Amino acid sequence: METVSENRSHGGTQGVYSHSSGQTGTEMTFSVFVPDHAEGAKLPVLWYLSGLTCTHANVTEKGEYRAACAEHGVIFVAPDTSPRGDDVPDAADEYDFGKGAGFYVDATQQPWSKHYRMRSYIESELSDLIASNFPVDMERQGITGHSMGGHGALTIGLRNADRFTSISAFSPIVAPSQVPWGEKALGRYLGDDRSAWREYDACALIEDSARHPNILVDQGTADNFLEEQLQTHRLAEACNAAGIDATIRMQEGYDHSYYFISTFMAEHVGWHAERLKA
Ligand SMILES: N[C@@H](CCC(=O)N[C@@H](CS)C(=O)NCC(=O)O)C(=O)O
Repeated sequence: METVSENRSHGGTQGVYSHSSGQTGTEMTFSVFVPDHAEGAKLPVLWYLSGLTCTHANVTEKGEYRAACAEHGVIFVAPDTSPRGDDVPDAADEYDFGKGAGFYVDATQQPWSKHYRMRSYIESELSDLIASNFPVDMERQGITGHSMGGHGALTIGLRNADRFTSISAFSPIVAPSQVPWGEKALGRYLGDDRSAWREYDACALIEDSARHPNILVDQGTADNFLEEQLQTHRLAEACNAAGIDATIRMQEGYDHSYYFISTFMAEHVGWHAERLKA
């Protein structure tokens, strides 16, 4: 692991690091904020998965999580959203597929399957790297994310409910199998057999009996993507049908941007911290 940069901020260290990933076969960059802590202490960790077109940098620069993480003593990890580099196949001129749009899946279809392994990258490889290199208590993990990353947080959290104590999301894609962004990505990464998509669809996972006791979602009512791509009501319906007591809030007048995310970020960090007993 290489240090790209480290800056003191809000009583902690905001770092950016890179490493050679065996899963993606590429160099990967991520950011980690570590609040000051007693020597030898292990802190809970909150994972933040980003949306389409993002790298680690969007939330690191615009997410406004550091003050809350320092207050609650929570480590914040922000991975990239896809493999990168000249060897990685991409879809020219498509912002919603290829680089910047890994959708947190392990692709099974050519030519994507070689590098697009973001599920295993996040669930296994980066987790191991974080556990080995930062003062994290891996018994206390929460996961959150935005849009495509909200989909990542919900699906990874639901599939690994024993590992992630708390799941939250900002404007998540809740049912990718039912909307254009998801149909394009899952169809190309995973192929035409829609049964293979279900483990990458939060609503389908719940229908297929995944359960989680701690889910918080915030969604802006003025989000341009709400009607066509996000369809928050589907998650509310799936949770109701399954008897899951999720908190799903529509936030009046907020859009899809980091102005929205940063408004509610401290509340999400505090909500996770309470459940992780930070
Ligand atoms: N028009 C947007 C569509 C994609 C988009 O809204 N991406 C969201 C996540 S789904 C985002 O976080 N963009 C980067 C940013 O706002 O910093 C773009 O091309 O960037």
